[in-house]
Amino acid sequence: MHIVETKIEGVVIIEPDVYSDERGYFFESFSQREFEEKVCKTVFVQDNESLSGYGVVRGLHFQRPPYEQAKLVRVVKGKVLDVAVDIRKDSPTYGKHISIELSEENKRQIFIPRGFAHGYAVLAGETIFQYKCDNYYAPDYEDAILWNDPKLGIDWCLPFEDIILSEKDRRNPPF
Ligand SMILES: Cc1cn([C@H]2C[C@H](O)[C@@H](COP(=O)(O)OP(=O)(O)O[C@H]3O[C@@H](C)C(=O)[C@@H](O)[C@H]3O)O2)c(=O)[nH]c1=O
Repeated sequence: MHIVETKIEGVVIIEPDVYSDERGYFFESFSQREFEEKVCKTVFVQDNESLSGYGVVRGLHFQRPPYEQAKLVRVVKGKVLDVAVDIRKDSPTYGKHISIELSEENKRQIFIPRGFAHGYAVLAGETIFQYKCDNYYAPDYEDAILWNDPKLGIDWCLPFEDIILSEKDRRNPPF
């Protein structure tokens, strides 16, 4: 697997080695050993999967301490624009975000450390999204930021009229 650093410290893109032949393809979607060697020591304790249709935007979500979550994210089917906003108060990139296209074609993954708000926009129909978390779901510690707060300046790469949000995400507070 190949690691690509990003402009935000701690956020990395992972490109797996994909072996294709006449049967299809094979790749290691996660190796604890390689992840620890090339990215950082992290113990993932929960795997999540969601299905969404074109136009769905989920986010921007995070959990407050002591239930912050690092996430290792990938798309099994379809395509998303994945967004991570740095909310580490002492970070030189506080308030800045990174956005990257993850798809069944490019098979890229993104590792988002603790201290980020996370969201994604679904750019294709029937998209299956999977992610590993290094801390358990803690509903009492859930928090969120309004997806389209102008202060964040995120281009979600979707026409406004196509965007589908949960009732909850429509009411998130600004940054
Ligand atoms: C996140 C989560 C939700 N749930 C339940 C609660 C609720 O009834 C249902 C749907 O939850 P939500 O509407 O919060 O799902 P969703 O909007 O997909 O939330 C996710 O969004 C992305 C962007 C993230 O980064 C994740 O951490 C998570 O916050 O699933 C769990 O049981 N475990 C979990 O870990």
